[in-house]
Amino acid sequence: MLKTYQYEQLSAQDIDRLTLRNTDPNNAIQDTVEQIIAQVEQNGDDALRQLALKYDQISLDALYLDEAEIEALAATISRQQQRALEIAFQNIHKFHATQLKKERTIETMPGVTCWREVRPIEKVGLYIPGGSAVLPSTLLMLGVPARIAGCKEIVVCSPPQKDGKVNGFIAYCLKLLQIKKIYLTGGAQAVAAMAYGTESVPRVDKIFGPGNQFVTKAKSLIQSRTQVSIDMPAGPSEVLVIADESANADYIAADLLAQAEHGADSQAVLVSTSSSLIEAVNQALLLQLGELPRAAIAQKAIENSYAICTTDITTALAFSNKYAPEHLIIQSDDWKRLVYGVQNAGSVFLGHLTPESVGDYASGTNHTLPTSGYARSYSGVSVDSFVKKITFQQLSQDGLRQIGSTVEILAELEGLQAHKNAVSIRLKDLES
Ligand SMILES: NC(=O)c1ccc[n+]([C@@H]2O[C@H](COP(=O)([O-])OP(=O)(O)OC[C@H]3O[C@@H](n4cnc5c(N)ncnc54)[C@H](O)[C@@H]3O)[C@@H](O)[C@H]2O)c1
Ligand SMILES: N[C@H](CO)Cc1c[nH]c[nH+]1
Ligand SMILES: [Zn+2]
Repeated sequence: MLKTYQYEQLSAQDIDRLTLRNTDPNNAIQDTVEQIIAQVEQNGDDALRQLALKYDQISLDALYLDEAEIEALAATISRQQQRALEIAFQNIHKFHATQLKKERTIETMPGVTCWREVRPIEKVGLYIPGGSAVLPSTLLMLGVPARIAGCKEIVVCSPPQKDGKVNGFIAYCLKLLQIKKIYLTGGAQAVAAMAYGTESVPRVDKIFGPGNQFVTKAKSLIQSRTQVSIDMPAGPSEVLVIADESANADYIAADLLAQAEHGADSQAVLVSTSSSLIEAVNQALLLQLGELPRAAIAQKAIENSYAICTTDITTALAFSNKYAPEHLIIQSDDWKRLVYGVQNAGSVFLGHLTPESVGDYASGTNHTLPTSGYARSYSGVSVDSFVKKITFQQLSQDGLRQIGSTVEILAELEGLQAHKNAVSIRLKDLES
C-alpha cells in the first residue's frame, strides 16, 4: 500500500522531492483562481451566484442566512450533538484564553520607556470548508480566538448545501459564538468576496481558514495584491507519523487514514525504524480502508503517500523536520526525549494514546495549521493571529539626554540629517 523507501538509499534530491507537496506546476489552479477573483471583483454578488451554480450546483437567491434561519437550523441537532460541540467550544476556549499575556513595560535607558499594547483586528473573515466534508469544528477553531481577541466584525463564509442552507452543526456553532449571519459562498470566490467586498459580503482586514487548493491559492493571491492579509497557507491536510518498535500498527493505520479521508490530495507519511512495523501498518491499512465510507478518497491519498524506513529514530526526526508536517505524531515509548528535537511541525501528538483527531476536535489546541512545508516558518492559528501588537515609547527629559547623542551619531552615519535634527532641536531646548 504505502510505497516504501530505505532512508540510506535516498539522495538529497530524492528527499527534496519527497518533501514537496501540492505544487501547481502548470499553473492550472492559479489560472482558474485568477479568473474567479476577477469575476468577483467585477461583478460582486452576481458572480457569487454564478459561481455557486457552477461549482456547488446550487441556484441562490439570498447569499446569506440571518439570525432567525440560523436559530431554526441550530434547533435541528440532538442535545447530545449540541453537548459535544459545547465541550469542544469550552476546551478550545480554555486553551486559547491563556494566550493573551500582558507584557512588561521596560526602561531601556533611564527615562526611555517602551511597551506594547494589543489591539484586535477589527474586521476578520473566517472561511469554513464545506466541499468534500462540512467542518463545523473549523468554525470553533477560528471563531473562539476571534472572540477572545475582541474582533468587532466577524464575517463567516461557507459553501452552501444543496438546499441553499448550512447544516445544523454549523448553525449551532454560530450560536455558541454569537455570530448572527453566515454567507453562502465557498472556494476562491468566498476569499475574493471577503477581500474586495460585494453588495452582500463585507470586506475584511484579514482572512482566516483552511481549504482546498483553490481556497489556499486565492488567499495567497489576495494577500499579494490587496491590503487584506491572511493567517497562513492552510491547505490539504497532512500527517507524518514517527514510530519505533514500541508502536501499535493498528493505531498508526487509523491515524494515517484519519488525514487521508480529508481529500485525495492529503498526504499521510510513516517514518519508522522498523520494517516489520511498516509491513504490519500496510496490512492494517487494507483492513481499515475496507470499513471506511470515504474509502475511495482515503485510498487515493494513501497512493499519494509513502513510508520511509530509517536505522534510528533521530534520523526519522531529522526527516520530519525537513518535511515540516502539519501534524506530527510520535508513537514511541521514548517520546519525551524527542520533544526537544522537534523543529518544524504545526501541532504534535505524543505517545501511543494521543490520536491526531483529538486535536482536530476537542483537546483545545487549534486545528488550523500550516501545510505543504510552511510549518518551517508559520505557526497555527491562535489568539495572536487575530490581534496586532502596537509598540509605544515615551521619553522624559532625562531619557532624551541619555539617548540623544546615540541617535544623532547613528543618523549622521546613515547620512540622514533630518533624523538627527529631530533630536538636536529638542536637546537644544532642554539646554537653554
Ligand atoms: N490545514 C488545515 O488547517 C486544514 C483544516 C481543515 C481542513 N483542511 C483541508 O481543507 C480542505 C477542504 O477542502 P474541500 O474541497 O472539502 O472544501 P473547500 O470548502 O475548501 O472547497 C470547496 C469549494 O471549492 C470550490 N471548488 C471545487 N472544485 C473546484 C474547481 N474545479 N474549480 C474551482 N473551484 C472549485 C467550490 O467553490 C467549493 O465550494 C481539505 O483539503 C482539508 O484537508 C485543512
Ligand atoms: N485535520 C484537519 C486539519 O488538517 C481538521 C479537521 C476538521 N475536522 C476534522 N479534521
Ligand atoms: Zn482531520
